[in-house]
Amino acid sequence: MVRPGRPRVRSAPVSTENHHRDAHSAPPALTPPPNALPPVRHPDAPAPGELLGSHYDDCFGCGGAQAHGLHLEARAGDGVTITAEFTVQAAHQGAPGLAHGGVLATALDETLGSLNWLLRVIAVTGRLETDFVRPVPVGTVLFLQAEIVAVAGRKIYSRAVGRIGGPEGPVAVRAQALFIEVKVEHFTDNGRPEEIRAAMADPDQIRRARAFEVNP
Ligand SMILES: CCCCCCCCCCCCCCCC(=O)SCCNC(=O)CCNC(=O)[C@H](O)C(C)(C)COP(=O)(O)OP(=O)(O)OC[C@H]1O[C@@H](n2cnc3c(N)ncnc32)[C@H](O)[C@@H]1OP(=O)(O)O
Repeated sequence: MVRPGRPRVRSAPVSTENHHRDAHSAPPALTPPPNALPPVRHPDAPAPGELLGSHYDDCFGCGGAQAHGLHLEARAGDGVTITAEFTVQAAHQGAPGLAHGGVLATALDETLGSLNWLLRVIAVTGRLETDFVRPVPVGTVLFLQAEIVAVAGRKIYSRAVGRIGGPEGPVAVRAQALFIEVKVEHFTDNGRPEEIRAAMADPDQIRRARAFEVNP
């Protein structure tokens, strides 16, 4: 009980903005500005139905060399859309028998990042907002669908949904994201030198990096 004369401690007002958003509206930083344009699929983008393959063998999201990674497989869709799948393993748990939320966010991030292949643009995640809708048990195949909504200069606005079991399964996670286009130097200037040296010495890695670039 608060005694008279004592200053009352009040909690700050809680914004209800996010609770009232539907699946298709976005908070300000994730809302494309009025000058944003629809995304344009690059003519050399992988054909609809084609598997994209890993962009880096040691990537936690898609690389084959990460024992406990997600081994997420992304496939080009029509337009600037993508689908992807990953199976939740015991190594991905947070609570007993359930996927860790950060792992699910990683799956969304990886799928959204793969979308940029279709533009042939190198981009990194600037902002990722995730809604966790229902728990995801170990053993689940999470089926992800993602699309680029708009592009404004270097800013790429995208969204994704993850469903349990397949394309018609119940929605488990949703995300909206802002990716920012960067040059290859983003990686070569900032990555740990030993991994950068190894990547630069690997012709397959260089080929994959070039596949992202509009002007390799
Ligand atoms: C040998 C080598 C091989 C290489 C092979 C490559 C392979 C290709 C790998 C891909 C990998 C994918 C993997 C999955 C996707 C990740 O997980 S990527 C990893 C996670 N993300 C990061 O590490 C990014 C860290 N952040 C940064 O480096 C910098 O903040 C950024 C994002 C590059 C932006 O910095 P910047 O270039 O200086 O740009 P800046 O001027 O600050 O911002 C540009 C615009 O974006 C807006 N913006 C920037 N950040 C934000 C934000 N957080 N919220 C809202 N707006 C923002 C700014 O307001 C600005 O807007 P305008 O003023 O133009 O309207």
